[in-house]
Amino acid sequence: MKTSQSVENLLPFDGELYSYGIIFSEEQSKFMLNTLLQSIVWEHDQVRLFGKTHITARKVAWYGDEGRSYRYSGSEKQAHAWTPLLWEIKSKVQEICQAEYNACLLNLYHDGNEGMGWHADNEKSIVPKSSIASLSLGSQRRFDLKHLSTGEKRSLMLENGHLINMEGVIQDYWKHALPKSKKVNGLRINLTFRRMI
Ligand SMILES: O=C(O)CCC(=O)C(=O)O
Ligand SMILES: [Fe+2]
Repeated sequence: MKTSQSVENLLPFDGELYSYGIIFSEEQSKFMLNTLLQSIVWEHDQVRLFGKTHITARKVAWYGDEGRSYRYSGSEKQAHAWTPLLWEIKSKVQEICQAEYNACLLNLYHDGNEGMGWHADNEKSIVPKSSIASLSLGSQRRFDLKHLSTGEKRSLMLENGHLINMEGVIQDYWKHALPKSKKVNGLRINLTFRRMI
């Protein structure tokens, strides 16, 4: 399945997770973080949990191919058109992951008090078994995975400029989360590139 010779699957079974390491220089990542902070239209997210809508402290933004809207977490989102920088980042990510993406969900975590709970990216609007590439900028955070039936766990630290890719059946068998952490003071932006129907 994998093209780049040097990366190996970090999951023991039921899906694929590849880490491509740090793909941008510290300077590039810093520039991208600051530019995205200023140029992206950030909004608080709404999450439906047990029939109740919650407003998250974390902020999000959807970007993608022109004129597209997506169903996500129970609501319809209109994607903003790619900014020049996002388009550039997408091109680099596509080249490394050997995949094509038409949308990007950006998440902004102001500090370690903000995280993302256990979930799988298995929405109907995502092309089945397509990969989801995830680029981290800013503060280092831990990324956890848990197998749905065996409870098996995996963790990795996501660094500034770090690219990972979730592939194959991973979303059918594993959940993932970005746990809150008292030790993290700094801000982090995460970009997940997706292939939407
Ligand atoms: O911030 C992260 O690394 C996780 C983001 C994520 O899981 C998502 O956007 O679906
Ligand atoms: Fe996710």
